[in-house]
Amino acid sequence: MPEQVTEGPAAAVRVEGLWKRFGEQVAVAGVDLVLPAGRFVGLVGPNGAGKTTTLSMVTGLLRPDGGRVEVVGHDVWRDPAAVKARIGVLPEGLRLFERLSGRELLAYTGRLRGLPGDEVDKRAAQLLDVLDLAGARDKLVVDYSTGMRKKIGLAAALLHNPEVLFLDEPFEGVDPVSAQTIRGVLERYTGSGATVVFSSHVMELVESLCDWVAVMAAGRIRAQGTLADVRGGAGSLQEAFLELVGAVGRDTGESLDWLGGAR
Ligand SMILES: Nc1ncnc2c1ncn2[C@@H]1O[C@H](COP(=O)(O)OP(=O)(O)OP(=O)(O)O)[C@@H](O)[C@H]1O
Repeated sequence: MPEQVTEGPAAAVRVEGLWKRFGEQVAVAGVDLVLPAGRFVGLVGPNGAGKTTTLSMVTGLLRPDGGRVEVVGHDVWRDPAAVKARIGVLPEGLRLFERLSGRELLAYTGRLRGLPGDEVDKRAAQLLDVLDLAGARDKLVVDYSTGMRKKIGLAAALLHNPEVLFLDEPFEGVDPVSAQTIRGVLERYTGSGATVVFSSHVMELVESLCDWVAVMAAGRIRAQGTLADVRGGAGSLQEAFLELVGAVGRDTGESLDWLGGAR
């Protein structure tokens, strides 16, 4: 029996009829989503499916051509300040203040969020420690590696203890040890009732982390629900995904008969 999350305040995110077009290209073609609060939600889809465009519109970074988005009961485009106070965002290709050190970046972010200075210092020190960035706290962000940038971006997104955290490909470029740390932080966060929404291509990761999944392809939602519902009768999320996005039976390189070895 699919879980009902269409009524009441239990939805962290509610999206209705969302559209976005870039010139001729329709990136998001009428997306409806209801993401329940307190879950670890995975948004998955092939390259170009519209995941980043959808997350950008849901978090108030990109204006939709049509449709509505509500986050924790507030309309993202009518009441942006209320939404932005309650969410944390780690966008794709995050632009950070590069000429600040990690510690300064968190201090600045905390003050922008209106937190008292001593509270910012305390939280920043703890986050730097947990994310294994304490040794790099005085290094300029411009000199951080890709994985370190993800981690400092995550720390900045968590600093004000948001109700919903949106992460675009949070594990890309992150080593397995850091991935495990990030995972622990996020599991603790959702365990306390907060919501994580993240996009990823890595099905095994989504399968092991998420309890709620939305599958997107060609600008539309192909399936959404609990992991078990979306996986259905398939052996794994990967198999269900390939079926849902219509990739089963596709040429996987057989036509490249000129490629490789002996001639
Ligand atoms: N600023 C833009 N201008 C023009 N086209 C865009 C723009 N942003 C996205 N698109 C197009 O919209 C479609 C959806 O892109 P989007 O980045 O949302 O997909 P995605 O699911 O996040 O892909 P990936 O997994 O590869 O990051 C693609 O066809 C892309 O080329």
